[in-house]
Amino acid sequence: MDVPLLTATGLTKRYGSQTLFEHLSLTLQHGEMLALLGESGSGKSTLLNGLAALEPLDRGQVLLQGRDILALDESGQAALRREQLGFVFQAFHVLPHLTVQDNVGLPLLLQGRPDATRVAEMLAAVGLEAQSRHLPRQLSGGQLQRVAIARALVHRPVLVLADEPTGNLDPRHADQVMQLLRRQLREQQAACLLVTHSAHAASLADRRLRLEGGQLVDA
Ligand SMILES: Nc1ncnc2c1ncn2[C@@H]1O[C@H](COP(=O)(O)OP(=O)(O)OP(=O)(O)O)[C@@H](O)[C@H]1O
Repeated sequence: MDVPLLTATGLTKRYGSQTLFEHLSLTLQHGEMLALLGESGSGKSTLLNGLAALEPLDRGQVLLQGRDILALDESGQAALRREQLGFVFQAFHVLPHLTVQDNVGLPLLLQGRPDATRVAEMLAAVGLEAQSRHLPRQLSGGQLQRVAIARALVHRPVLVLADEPTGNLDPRHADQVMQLLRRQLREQQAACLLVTHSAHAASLADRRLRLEGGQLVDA
């Protein structure tokens, strides 16, 4: 069997006396889209952030292509996130003073390899060519979400961590985003962990798990 892209083991997170999850294990294969379901407050976002070392976990190991993310120092973690991860979070973090195209191009710029052709390709893929020079305040919520998705994928990350990426979108644009994610996984042999409350989005994933009572169960 292929070596998984991501292997997480023994993940434990507590807030005070509340145990959010304990000894969780998770693997993601190259090319795989895994939907993570669960009630509000069950800890999905915390798990997603924990995998990327954006939030400290109490215990656990996260291997991304054999590299132990949680064992890296902060600058090593930042470099790994910049180069290998793509994030789509509920709060968009679209920078208000940058145009749409500059927001989308930012991950490439931060890596010292600006690429206007790739940015244009991503804007076309999310249907925002006409808005490329607009500022975020001129966009609707759904358009902003598509900017965030284009930016999350522009640098061809091997792991995409997506928290409700279609939450704000009408069905047509939600499908467009899911197709774009799929294409990314196929082209890069990347993987995606998709937190969603949408039954439709979950149905498009390869596998579904539910975070329930601090454990991952098949959904
Ligand atoms: N910094 C914190 N301190 C204490 N408790 C926290 C903290 N951050 C999150 N929690 C708690 O952890 C639990 C899980 O939160 P989390 O955001 O991971 O849930 P979720 O499953 O992603 O929910 P949703 O579907 O609503 O986004 C919640 O009960 C929340 O109150």
